[in-house]
Parts: sequence; structure tokens; C-alpha cells
Amino acid sequence: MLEDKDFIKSCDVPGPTKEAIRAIILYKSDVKAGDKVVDVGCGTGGITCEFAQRAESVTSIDINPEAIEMTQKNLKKFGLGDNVTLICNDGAEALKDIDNMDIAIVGGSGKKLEDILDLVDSRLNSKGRIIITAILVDTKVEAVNKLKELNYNPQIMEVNISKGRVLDRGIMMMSENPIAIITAKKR
Ligand SMILES: C[S@@+](CC[C@H](N)C(=O)[O-])C[C@H]1O[C@@H](n2cnc3c(N)ncnc32)[C@H](O)[C@@H]1O
Repeated sequence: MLEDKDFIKSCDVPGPTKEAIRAIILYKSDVKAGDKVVDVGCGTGGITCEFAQRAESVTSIDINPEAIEMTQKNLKKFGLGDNVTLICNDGAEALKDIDNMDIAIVGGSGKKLEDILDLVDSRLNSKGRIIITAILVDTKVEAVNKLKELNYNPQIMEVNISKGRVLDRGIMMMSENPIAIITAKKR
């Protein structure tokens, strides 16, 4: 696993997705060496860098050119990127040109989550996995409802991580924002 502190960050780009959340996503994705992965809303590249080390290929999409730049910088920093394609576009457009995917991660969708999930569903290989991370309550509900409509059996977990800061007089636990991880597998 890559450590949060090792990523190059920009105040204009969200991410990276925190290390513990990346670990759960990797576990839930059941990623294999031959898998083709799509990361919609790649941000700082936290998810992209993890999957680039484990999958056959990663296609990373972000609507924000600065996010694509940050992902590129982090891939380079970690000596990765040979199997990664970066696309600067709206996920709801870029996905139209991508097929044959085994794992789709949606870490950002704007107001296009339903369109993005429709496209992912139509392009996902059998036994393919969908993973959505959501901070807004509305996104969590929308993701679960849309996956149900598409005939998936979605699972949702809410993760609250607190990390200890070791001080002279004791350990202070510092909490991170809760985040939901919604997962589904194609039948
Ligand atoms: C929370 S960040 C993702 C962080 C990323 N998982 C990481 O580890 O660095 C969400 C990203 O989604 C992007 N985004 C939002 N709506 C999008 C859309 N419709 N298409 C593509 N990217 C989108 C944002 O620009 C932002 O960079």
C-alpha cells in the first residue's frame, strides 16, 4: 500500500483517497493481474496508483485537467503509469468509448452518477465489480437505488477511521470524514 503522506497533493484537487479506504477498495474489488480497471474521478490518483500495481490496465478519467496532471505526477513519482491511460473528460462521455472492463471505481461523478452507472453496467464484463465511494448522503442513496434498478445486489458500508496522534501526555485519536463504500458484482 502507498502511504497518504507520499502522494503529491494540490489544494485544487481532492484526494488521495485515504490509505485505509484504498485497502478496503482493493479487497472488495478482488483485483487480479488480468483485470481491466476504470477509475472515474481519479482526482490525485490514489486509487489509480494502487490498481496500476495490481491490474493489467487502468483507464483513469477526470473532468478536471488539474486532477489528470496530479494523477500523472503521482504515477511518475511511484514509478508507475506504463499500463495507465489518462482521459480528461466527463465520465458520462468518456465511458462511451470504453468497453471490456472488469472493475469500475466511481470516486467522483458530479450530478452524473446515474448516467455513469448506466454506461458502466452496459460495458462491464460478466462477474465485473462496481465500487462507488460517496461522502454525501444523497450520493449514497442514489448509488444504492440505481444499482438496484440495474438489477444488482448492492452492499454498502460506512467507514469511520480515527488515527492516533502520539503526544507526550497520551494518545489523541483524530477522526477522518466518514465515507461510504458501495459495492456490487455483475451476475
Ligand atoms: C474525491 S475525488 C477522487 C479522489 C481519488 N479517488 C483519489 O484517490 O485521489 C473526485 C474527483 O471526481 C472528479 N469528477 C467529478 N465529477 C466527474 C465527472 N462527471 N466525470 C469525471 N470526473 C468527475 C472530480 O474532478 C474529482 O477530481
